Amino acid sequence: MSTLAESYLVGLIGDGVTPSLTPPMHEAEADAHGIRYLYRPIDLAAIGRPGSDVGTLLSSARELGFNAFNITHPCKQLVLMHLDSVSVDAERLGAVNTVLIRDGRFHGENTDFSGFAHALRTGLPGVALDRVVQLGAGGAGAAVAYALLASGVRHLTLIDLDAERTRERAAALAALFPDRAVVAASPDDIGHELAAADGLVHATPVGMHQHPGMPVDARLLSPRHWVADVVYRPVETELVRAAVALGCRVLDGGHMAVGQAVDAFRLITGVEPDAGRMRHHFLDLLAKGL
Ligand SMILES: NC(=O)C1=CN([C@@H]2O[C@H](COP(=O)(O)OP(=O)(O)OC[C@H]3O[C@@H](n4cnc5c(N)ncnc54)[C@H](O)[C@@H]3O)[C@@H](O)[C@H]2O)C=CC1
Ligand SMILES: O=C1C[C@@](O)(C(=O)O)C[C@@H](O)[C@@H]1O
Repeated sequence: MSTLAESYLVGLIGDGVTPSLTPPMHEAEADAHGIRYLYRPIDLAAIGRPGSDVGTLLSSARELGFNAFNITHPCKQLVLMHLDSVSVDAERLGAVNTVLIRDGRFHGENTDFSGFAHALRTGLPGVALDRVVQLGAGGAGAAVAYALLASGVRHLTLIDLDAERTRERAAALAALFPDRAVVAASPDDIGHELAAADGLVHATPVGMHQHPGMPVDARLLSPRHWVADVVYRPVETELVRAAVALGCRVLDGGHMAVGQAVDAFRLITGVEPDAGRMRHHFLDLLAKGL
């Protein structure tokens, strides 16, 4: 028999999370440390529950002895009202993807932002952060933009097909980082914006297996740009391939996917995970078509 103190029972709550690679990433890392750790996807689509049930699910899970959760679409904002405490960054960002259950209380964190910030620091060390163009201002884009500003980006241009969403996101981020410039631009302005930028961050679904293609004309990129993608199925997107071919410094989307898991594993267990081993395992799972 194992108790709360001797083992970990963790879940991922979200829509369509059954194929997620986060549960096997955590479990394999725990195995390597000799930690008893079970991590189950709790797929809202499969159990026929709406995102608004996240609070009820968390309360039941607390009674059933769960230690922690990752939370994803559509619950990253919905979960906030059910938490007893939230980290400063998750509160500012208005999104939680990790919930720790300690002494019967729910504490929220955001490892999407911290995972991307870590990936940027370690995967693209020393890159210029004066001006960055970010394509995509949705869920992943919000965490990435926050991470860019928290990492020192001085001028961030957000571009998204949804002009209203872009304007709202830019205004919210500008209020959080008053000493930086955060501006919304139209997709037509991307050439002009990239001409003055140090880096491009891509956070739209373009380039995924289901949405193949290039999110930006490769002729607008030059070797002095660094390029970060968040798409990781496939890990080598058309954008990543084109940027590598041009000689740009490149961060693939797998770094953020692994980064959020590394930070969540550390928060849940208090044990320092081996980030390199977790990335190897993640790439193995992708290579197996999982
Ligand atoms: N590496 C990681 O850990 C993660 C990666 N992702 C990736 O990020 C992608 C985006 O996910 P979410 O932000 O959750 O989706 P979302 O639907 O919340 O946001 C996507 C945004 O992209 C915009 N968009 C779509 N096509 C565009 C185009 N051609 N040009 C400009 N804007 C465009 C949409 O208007 C929308 O605002 C996913 O497809 C997934 O591949 C998502 C979560 C985590
Ligand atoms: O959004 C995501 C992606 C994720 O849901 C996954 O399936 O890997 C895991 C979450 O922790 C993270 O915030």
